[in-house]
Amino acid sequence: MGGEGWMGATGLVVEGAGEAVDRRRIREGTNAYCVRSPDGTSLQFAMPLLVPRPLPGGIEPGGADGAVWAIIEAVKRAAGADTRLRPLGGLDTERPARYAAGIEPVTLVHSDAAVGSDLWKPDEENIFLSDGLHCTVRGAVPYPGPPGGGAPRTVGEKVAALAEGIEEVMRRLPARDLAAAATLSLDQKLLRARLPSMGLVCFIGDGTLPARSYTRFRQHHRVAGPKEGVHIPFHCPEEIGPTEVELPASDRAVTGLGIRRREVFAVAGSNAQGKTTLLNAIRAGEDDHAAGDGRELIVTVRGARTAEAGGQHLNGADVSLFFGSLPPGMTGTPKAAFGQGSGSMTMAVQVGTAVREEAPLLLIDEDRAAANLLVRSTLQEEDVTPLAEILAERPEALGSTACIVATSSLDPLIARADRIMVLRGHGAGAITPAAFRAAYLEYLEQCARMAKKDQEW
Ligand SMILES: Nc1ncnc2c1ncn2[C@@H]1O[C@H](COP(=O)(O)OP(=O)(O)OP(=O)(O)O)[C@@H](O)[C@H]1O
Repeated sequence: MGGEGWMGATGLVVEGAGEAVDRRRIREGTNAYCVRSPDGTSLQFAMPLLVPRPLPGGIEPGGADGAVWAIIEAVKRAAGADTRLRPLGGLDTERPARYAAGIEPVTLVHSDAAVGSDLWKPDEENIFLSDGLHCTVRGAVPYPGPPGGGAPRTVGEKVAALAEGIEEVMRRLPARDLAAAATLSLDQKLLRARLPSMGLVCFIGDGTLPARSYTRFRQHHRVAGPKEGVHIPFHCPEEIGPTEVELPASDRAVTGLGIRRREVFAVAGSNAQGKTTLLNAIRAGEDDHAAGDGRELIVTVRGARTAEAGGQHLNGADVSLFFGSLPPGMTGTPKAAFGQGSGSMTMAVQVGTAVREEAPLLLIDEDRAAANLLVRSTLQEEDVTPLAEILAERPEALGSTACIVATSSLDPLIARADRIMVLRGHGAGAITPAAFRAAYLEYLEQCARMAKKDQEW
């Protein structure tokens, strides 16, 4: 970094920017740098700023990240029309598409997961403290020439102007908008903290829009924005027992689906009905979302795990929940297996670890699972007990972990669920476990009749 000596000139830029730079938070090369772009036409920079404007009165500090989000997004929206803010998207450079991440809209307010780290959003670099808004700006300006001469001062002045532009956007933003964004964020945090005392691990509010639209900069579902076009909102079916919860900060009640501690919950339905989408949204419920994201009323306790087929090397891994003995090629015992794990063994390790470590929630999606760890096949050896049989014979084996399985074809597993939600046309319906088992039995009898017929031929 620092081609043409620009790295060493960061200090000169800081000088040129005057009071705007948050000098105490400078981490040279990480959040403070100037570097010439590979094609030589622009200068990319990052700089921590302090905008000494306090959070308006009446805003709960616990939801301050929501207010930071509202400010950042307002700044991004203003960037096109305000010359001071244009460097954020490199809008005056020859290749603005390269820097567009700086003004890409984001609806994620907080995530513990490392998603969207190249996007501008509330995080430890963009935060309200008692002395004002601390934010790290990244952007690009047309290459001003080598660091000798007045170029650093020019860039420094642009950084100072940026801070001024941000301050002005903050000043113009109605305090009630900041308060609403903060309250929404706080609602999600407080509800998440309350879920365990309500016996829940997840709440999916009615009206939730779970599907995502992916962009060049938002390729992961946790940071992606809502699907555009037809988007069917989630509504908890009556038959499944909607729950009402209080949103603590805004003091209003909302209804939706509560996933209970220890329960096995099936998200069933035919192909492409939205099962994976809903599972992803449940996982994303560990994050806090802004208004318009569509997932602001999905709240999941932290620590959910997923289990999927893999192929990892096992080094003393415990697969004993499913395997009574080890297949050829592996050494050790089911409680401490060594060797290259198969798809199902890797998944067995993940399920076993989640249960042993008392993860509150385990998510299993048929699309990514080892089916032979979930249901039995005719050829399966007795030494493997698939999940459907574990749930039938000793459901306590999952301990305190709730389990959500998304599946359309694994009937024996759906039959073991405590509650079964059925997605149709992206909308939620339900079937009682008793009705499902009766339909499944009928199907098995029909299969048996057909098999007998085949034998008679
Ligand atoms: N509520 C919704 N409203 C509109 N579109 C949706 C909704 N939920 C999901 N979709 C869209 O439907 C498509 C299929 O969704 P998804 O992959 O989640 O289905 P699935 O049931 O898991 O499919 P499969 O069984 O084939 O794995 C995706 O394009 C997704 O964006």
